[in-house]
Amino acid sequence: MTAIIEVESLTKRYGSKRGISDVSFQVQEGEVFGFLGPNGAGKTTTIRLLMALLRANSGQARIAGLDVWRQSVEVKRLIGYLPGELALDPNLTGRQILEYFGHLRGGVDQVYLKQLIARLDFDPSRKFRQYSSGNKRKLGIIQAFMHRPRLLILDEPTSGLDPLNQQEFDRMVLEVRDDGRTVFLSSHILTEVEQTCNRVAIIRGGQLARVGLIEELKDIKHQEMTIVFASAVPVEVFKGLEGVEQVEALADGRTLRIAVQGQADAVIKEAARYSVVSLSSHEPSLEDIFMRYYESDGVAAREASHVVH
Ligand SMILES: Nc1ncnc2c1ncn2[C@@H]1O[C@H](COP(=O)(O)OP(=O)(O)OP(=O)(O)O)[C@@H](O)[C@H]1O
Repeated sequence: MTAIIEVESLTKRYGSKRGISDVSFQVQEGEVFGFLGPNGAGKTTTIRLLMALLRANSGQARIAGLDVWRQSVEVKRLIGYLPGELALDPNLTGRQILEYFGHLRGGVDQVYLKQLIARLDFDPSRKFRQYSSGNKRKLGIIQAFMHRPRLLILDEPTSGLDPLNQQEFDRMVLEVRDDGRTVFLSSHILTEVEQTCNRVAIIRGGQLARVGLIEELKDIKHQEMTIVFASAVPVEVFKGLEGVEQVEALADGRTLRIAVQGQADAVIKEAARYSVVSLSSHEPSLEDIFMRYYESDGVAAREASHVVH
């Protein structure tokens, strides 16, 4: 495999404020690479440096062997880019905007474009200013995909999309990968990148904390489950199960709150031995994961110094 994105010691300061510091990673051609980090971590800054919308203070980045700053015109021809926020003429319709981007790219396959519009259930007849944030995201995704670029760089592509559209988006990303093309996408939600990415980099406080295969990041996967049983269950049994970090029994005696690291399999199988009234699970935000599960015992600090390539 060859690297399509090569980032070396990239640093960007905003005056005295930090943007990113000494960030290095590589993305191989044909992979779906997730760039994961809490809000303010430096994801957008990194992406804007790749797109030559910002100039680095030091370090360098290459795409397909080309310097992103000095050869930015050639680089941009290879890319479909979805910015974090789309700022477009509010009076143009979705269709006019897509036509405009299509012309810029020397024409696009109209059949593929129509398919993308249908798959995301996007109405191109409305004016940009009338679109909700979810519809703006759809328009941005369509324009990034429509010319079948060799590399897609997508800044938080699924924020604001409903679950059905998100699933369709995941399928579109996997099709791009099956086509041998590359996707680089940022997110602040672990489960979002799990569906599609084979490798992930985690950025935090402007610095790369980890780079690894998605399977290697099991330790950062946490979920908080609430299970209501028809009658009281033995709490101790749940405490000893694989992956269970904490069990809290509510005063009614039938409700358990269980914090799980990694897979919930053991908990679900044990719960199924009793009569379950309801089960809900939510994934804590990356901020919460870092604060609750790492900060207290200094694991985060150790991880920050342990970058796996
Ligand atoms: N134009 C700017 N001027 C000053 N500081 C900035 C500017 N843009 C970003 N920053 C700072 O740089 C850091 C990284 O921000 P960045 O937008 O890259 O993070 P992010 O991971 O994309 O977060 P989000 O998900 O909130 O967009 C933050 O501390 C932010 O306040």
